[in-house]
Amino acid sequence: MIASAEGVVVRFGDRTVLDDVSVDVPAGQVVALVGGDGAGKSTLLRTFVGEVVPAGGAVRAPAKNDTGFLSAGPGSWAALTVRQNLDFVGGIYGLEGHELALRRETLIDRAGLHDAADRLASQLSGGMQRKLGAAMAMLHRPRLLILDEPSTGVDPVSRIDLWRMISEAAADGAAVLMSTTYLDEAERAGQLVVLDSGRVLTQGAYDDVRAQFTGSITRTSTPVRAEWSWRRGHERREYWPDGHPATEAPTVSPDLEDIVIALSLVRRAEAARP
Ligand SMILES: Nc1ncnc2c1ncn2[C@@H]1O[C@H](COP(=O)(O)OP(=O)(O)OP(=O)(O)O)[C@@H](O)[C@H]1O
Repeated sequence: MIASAEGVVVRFGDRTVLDDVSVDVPAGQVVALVGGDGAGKSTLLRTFVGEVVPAGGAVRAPAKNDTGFLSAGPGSWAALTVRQNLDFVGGIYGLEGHELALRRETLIDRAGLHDAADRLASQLSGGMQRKLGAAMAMLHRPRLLILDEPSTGVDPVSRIDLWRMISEAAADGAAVLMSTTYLDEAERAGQLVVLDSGRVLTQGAYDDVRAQFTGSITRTSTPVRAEWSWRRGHERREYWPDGHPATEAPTVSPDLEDIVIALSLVRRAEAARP
């Protein structure tokens, strides 16, 4: 295992932001961390790079020079061009000459940034900046790659470029831990970790997550219990935790979005219980 978190607890003041979170990040795998705003994704990623120190549990990760990190922030220097940003990071990790130039140009190509290579980072679109930041994080071929929402703000076509870059880093042997708010994208990762209010709702390969999910979900325009229903497209879904819908509405085969919402409704109901 390249990196792992075991029973990690993080508190900010008297708020528990991560509660007993365990994650393994094996070599050659992409582990996707999903969860809504404030779920604790950034905080967990930051424990792997030492920016947040857990109050409990343990985090194992390679040394700093063997880790690549794209933070939730800009991820590049605004006053440098795309090439200069990559050269600067390469210099920090001791890459130089032909090796650096080759790696830099390969990543510029992969990121679809060829036409913008001599543009200042401040003049890139938000999506281009995320791609540059991801390229900078993986430039030195770290054993552990931590990416905080690399695809947020990236258009659907460019997201394909980004996924190819991330998959290639994993195929090269890197352990990748990345957060995303796009559930369709997370379904494609080898492993998933679903966080909700600092706790793991479910984790494993997508097939395992689906297999572990119990209960039934129906498709309807008129839910029986509004508090157990949510909108999907033009209709609503309704969750029946015991697997016995009290309705004639047809059941659906749940995708990750359905599973995440259904499990978070259970969590909310448990939290509201006196
Ligand atoms: N330095 C801090 N001090 C106090 N509270 C913090 C700090 N950093 C994060 N938090 C709180 O911890 C919780 C988790 O935040 P975190 O940024 O990890 O969530 P997230 O899942 O990454 O969400 P988002 O996608 O909105 O960034 C939030 O409620 C946030 O307000």
